[in-house]
Amino acid sequence: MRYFLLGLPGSGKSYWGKLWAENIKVLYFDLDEVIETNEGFSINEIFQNEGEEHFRNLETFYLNKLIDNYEGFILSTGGGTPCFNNNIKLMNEEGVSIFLNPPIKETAKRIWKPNGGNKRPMFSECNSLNDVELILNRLYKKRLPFYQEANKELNKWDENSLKGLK
Ligand SMILES: Nc1ncnc2c1ncn2[C@@H]1O[C@H](COP(=O)(O)OP(=O)(O)O)[C@@H](O)[C@H]1O
Ligand SMILES: O=C(O)C1=C[C@@H](OP(=O)(O)O)[C@@H](O)[C@H](O)C1
Ligand SMILES: [Mg+2]
Repeated sequence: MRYFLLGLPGSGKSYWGKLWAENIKVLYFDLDEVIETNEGFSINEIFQNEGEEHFRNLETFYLNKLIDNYEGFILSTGGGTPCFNNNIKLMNEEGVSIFLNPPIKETAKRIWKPNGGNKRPMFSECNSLNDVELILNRLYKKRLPFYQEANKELNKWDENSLKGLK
């Protein structure tokens, strides 16, 4: 089975994806890492040098490539992956998509880094925790219709949550 983890930046897709993959013994990929490794640039560099549209095309390209090459894995997608190029439809056809939906206040605290230390391009202009929360709320409103197309939604979870879904 292919599992696709969806949700806002900071919702825990990368953190939990890795842990769950070890737990149920399947391959693990993080779409951002796949892009960085194959392209030889960081996500930030790709956004800065080539722009968001190019990054979205890379996301779709590597998503398709992983699906073509592997029958079973957990994939932590990027926060925007399901919202572009009909990627949500593809993921729902090719596996199980799971929306990680923790409270935004928690998510904001996790990704807030002072002194411009935030590696996520969507938050590079943030000067306070409040700025992060504002952007997350804006993204949530825009992206919820896509996230809600996921096959499953988790509001609370732990190490064993994916075992229950198998
Ligand atoms: N349930 C959790 N409790 C505490 N910290 C968490 C939890 N989930 C994720 N984190 C931490 O929050 C940060 C963002 O999580 P991450 O998995 O990178 O989010 P995403 O990939 O969805 O953007 C990471 O530093 C991660 O270790
Ligand atoms: O929400 C987004 O548009 C993005 C989220 C990031 O991934 P995470 O959700 O893992 O932070 C990464 O793909 C890129 O910075 C764009
Ligand atoms: Mg991530």
